[in-house]
Amino acid sequence: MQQEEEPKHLGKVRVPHVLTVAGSDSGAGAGIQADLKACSARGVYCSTVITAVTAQNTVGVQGVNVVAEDFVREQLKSVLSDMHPDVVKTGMLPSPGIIKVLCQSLKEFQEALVVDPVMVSTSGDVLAGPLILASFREELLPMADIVTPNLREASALLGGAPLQTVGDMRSAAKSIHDIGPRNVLVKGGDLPESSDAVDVLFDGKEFYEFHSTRIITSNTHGTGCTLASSIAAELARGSSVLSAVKHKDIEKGVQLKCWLIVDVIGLVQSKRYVGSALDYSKDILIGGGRQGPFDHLMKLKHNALPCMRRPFDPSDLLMYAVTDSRMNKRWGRSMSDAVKAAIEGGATIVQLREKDTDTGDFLEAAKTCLEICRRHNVPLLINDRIDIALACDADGVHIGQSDMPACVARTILGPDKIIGISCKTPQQAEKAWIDGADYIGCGGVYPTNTKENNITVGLDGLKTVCLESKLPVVAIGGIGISNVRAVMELGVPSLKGVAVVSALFDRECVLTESRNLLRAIMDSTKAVK
Ligand SMILES: Cc1ncc(COP(=O)(O)OP(=O)(O)O)c(N)n1
Ligand SMILES: Cc1nc(C(=O)O)sc1CCOP(=O)(O)O
Ligand SMILES: [Mg+2]
Repeated sequence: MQQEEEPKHLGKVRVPHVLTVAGSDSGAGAGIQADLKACSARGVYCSTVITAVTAQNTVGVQGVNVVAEDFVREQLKSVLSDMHPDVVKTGMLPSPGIIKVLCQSLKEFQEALVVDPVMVSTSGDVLAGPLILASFREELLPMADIVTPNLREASALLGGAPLQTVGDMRSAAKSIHDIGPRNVLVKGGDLPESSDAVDVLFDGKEFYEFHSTRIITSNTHGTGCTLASSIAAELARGSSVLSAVKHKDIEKGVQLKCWLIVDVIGLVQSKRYVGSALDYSKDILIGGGRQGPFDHLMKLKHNALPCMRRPFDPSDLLMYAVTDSRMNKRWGRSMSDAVKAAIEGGATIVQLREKDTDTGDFLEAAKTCLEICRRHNVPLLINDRIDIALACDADGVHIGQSDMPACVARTILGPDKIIGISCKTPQQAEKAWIDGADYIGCGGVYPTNTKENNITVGLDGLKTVCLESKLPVVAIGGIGISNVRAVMELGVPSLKGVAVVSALFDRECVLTESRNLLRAIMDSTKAVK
C-alpha cells in the first residue's frame, strides 16, 4: 500500500513576513539593507525585490543602476506567488514603469501596503523626478495603508511649498490623505527649531502627534527606511493581534477602531525602536562622510570595546573566583572591590553568584565588574541569571541542574557566550555536552557551608566525572589552600582548575588569599607534570 505523504506544513510555524520593494545601498545604511536589518531586529522575516542598485556611501550617492521593469516583475512574481508576505513595504521606486509593475502585482495579491515615498536621499541626492512623483500620486498612494513622507517628501508630493510648523505638517497630512492612502504619517525630524521630534499621523478623521526626544547624532542615514520597515514589521506581527482585539471587543460590545489601535501601538513601538538604535549608535564610526549609518541590531559596539572578548579557553578555569553577596557584606566590601582584588591576585575567570541581591543593584554591579574583567581580559559569568548576563553583555552564565535547561540558555544566548553547567554524574556531563555547554562544574568535592544541602561527590566522584566528560571540568565545593593540591593532583586531563567561594571571599584580604591559592594551584600542576 502506498504511504500517504505528510502535509508539508504540519507542525511548522508561519512567521510574520514583510516584502520590501526598494533599492540596494552599497553602504548598507539605507534601502534594502536597512529594511532587512530593521525587520530582523523586529523579529520579522524580510524578502526583497530590488528595483535599483546604488553606489552609495556616507558621503552621498555616486551612481544608480535601475533594474529592468521585466525583472522587477519577475522578482515580485517569485516572492508573492510563493511566500505570501503579510505586508509589502516600498522604498526607492526609480521609474514610473516600475511603479506600474508594482501596482499591477499588488492588485493581484492584495497585501497590506506601507509606502515610504523615497525621493531625496538623506544626503540630499534626488532619487525621483517629476514623472515618478506623478506615478506616486496617481497610482501607488491610493493603494497605500500608510504613507510615511518626511518634510521634504510631503512638500514634493504637494507641489513644493515648504513645511515649517506642526500646523503645516497637519495640513500636509490632510492633503496627502486626500490623494488616497488610508493613513499618512508626516515625519518632522527635520523641523527647524524644535527640541523634540514630532511626527503627525492623520487617519482621515483624527490627528495624532508623536513626540520624542531629538537624538543629536550624525549617524542617521537610513532612518526613514528603518522606520517604515519597522512599521511594516509591526503590521505583519499585528495581523493576529488585530483579530484578537476585534474578537474581545465584539464580545464586550464595545466599538473600537481596531486597525488604528494596532497601528498606533505599532507606530509608537517603531519610533521607540528607531530612537533606541540611533541613541545606541551615536558614537559609532563607519565611513568618513557627513552622515553615517546606525546599528539596527545594537550589537556592533560590543565587539569594539577596548578589551575584545575572545573565544573561551579551557585554561581560563584554572582559578575560578565565585562571589557571594553575604560574604562581601560580612567583610564590608562591594562586589566590584571583591572582583578586582581576586583578579589582581590571579583569578582567571569570575562568576557573580548573588543569591540575595536586588535585580537593579545586581545589574549595576555586574556592569562595573564587567569593566574590570574586560580591562584584565578575564571572562565574567553570571550565576543563574540569564537576564542579567544579557543585560550587561557578560561573557556567559553558569547554570545548575535545576536552573533553565542548557539548550534553552544556548538558544537565548547564542553561540558565542560561555555556558557552564553543574554536574555530579557522567550522565549529566554527557547531557551538558549534547546541550552545547562549554565546561562543567563538578562538586561538591568536599563538604561546604556556602551552598545548602549540597551533595558531596568526593575526589572519587570528581575523578569519575572527569574521566567521562567530553567537556573541560572545574572542581568546586569546600576547596581551599589546604586541599587544592589533592584535587589538582588527580591529574585527569579534563580537570582544568578549581572554583572557590569562601576560600577567597570569606577572608579578610581577598588579594592575599587569591595570590596564595594561585601559587598552590601552580605548584600542584607542576607536581603533576
Ligand atoms: C563553577 C561552578 N560550579 C558549580 C556551581 C553550582 O551551580 P548550581 O548547581 O546552579 O548552584 P548555585 O550556584 O546556583 O547555587 C557554580 N555556581 N559554579
Ligand atoms: C556554588 C557551589 N556549587 C557547588 C556544587 O557542588 O555544585 S559547591 C558550591 C559552593 C562552593 O563554595 P565554597 O568554595 O565556599 O565551598
Ligand atoms: Mg544555579
